[in-house]
Amino acid sequence: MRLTIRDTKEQVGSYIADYIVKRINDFVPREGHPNFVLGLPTGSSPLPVYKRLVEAHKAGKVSFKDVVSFNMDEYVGIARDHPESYHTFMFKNFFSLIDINPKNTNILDGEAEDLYAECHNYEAKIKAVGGIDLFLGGIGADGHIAFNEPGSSLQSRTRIKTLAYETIIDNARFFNNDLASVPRMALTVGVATVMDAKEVVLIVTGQNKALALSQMIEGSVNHMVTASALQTHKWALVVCDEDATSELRVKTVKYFKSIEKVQDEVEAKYGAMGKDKLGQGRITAA
Ligand SMILES: N[C@@H]1[C@@H](O)[C@H](O)[C@@H](COP(=O)(O)O)O[C@@H]1O
Repeated sequence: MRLTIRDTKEQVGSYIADYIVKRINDFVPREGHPNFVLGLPTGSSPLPVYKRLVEAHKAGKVSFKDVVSFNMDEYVGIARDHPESYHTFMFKNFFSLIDINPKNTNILDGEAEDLYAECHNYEAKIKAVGGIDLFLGGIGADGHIAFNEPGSSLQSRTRIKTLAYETIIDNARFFNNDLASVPRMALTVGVATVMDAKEVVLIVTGQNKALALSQMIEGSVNHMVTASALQTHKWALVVCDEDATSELRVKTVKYFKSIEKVQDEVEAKYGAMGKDKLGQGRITAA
């Protein structure tokens, strides 16, 4: 796993958006995998990423025409057109502002008659397009990824989840601070669904994520902090702001800053020669 630290959440957004633009533009279609497949999160942390991706699109630097997307999760118990549904969030903040084909956007349907079938079919759909190339994610204050709350199996797949009380409290800000109107359940991709992606990029910004960040980076792989599973992913990148580093050891912060510097120097010196096996221009694997 690599950790990249930027001063502000806006800089984190720019860094990740540039990274995604490069991946999309470098993608080479192949048999059984004709489209770049992007996993996407909701929440406040990805907003600067989406803003910057929209700007890049408007500037003609990237097209999403051939991108297929899969969102991480969706609430159960609120309508798709509810202002706080993840469907609404995605179309309002991203999909309606870029040239993605709405038919290529996949979001779990929390209103499906058969929620089990919905989850099962979602996994099958991901498989059918050749798997996810890059899964972008955020992190909950309790260290969860998608809606994989503490205690979720690290082998879990897309399924129905009951939300942790801490998550319900956290999300109340989107529901006029009325706990009673926050959905209690969600459909979510599993930890293993995220781990199957070729690459995972995690956004961690703000002081309220500092403890979760230190647990996932410095703690053990642990089902109580489901994002810690990324320690065992071959290609995981965490991008955080300075505020989120406040619970990390000084030594950890210095270490990751120093390897980024070395990486930049090596890339400047060897350029394309340093291309890794994925051909993605990163020399040091996670
Ligand atoms: N299911 C979402 C997660 O995918 C997201 O990472 C988390 C943090 O959201 P925020 O970025 O608003 O802090 O919120 C919810 O729990």
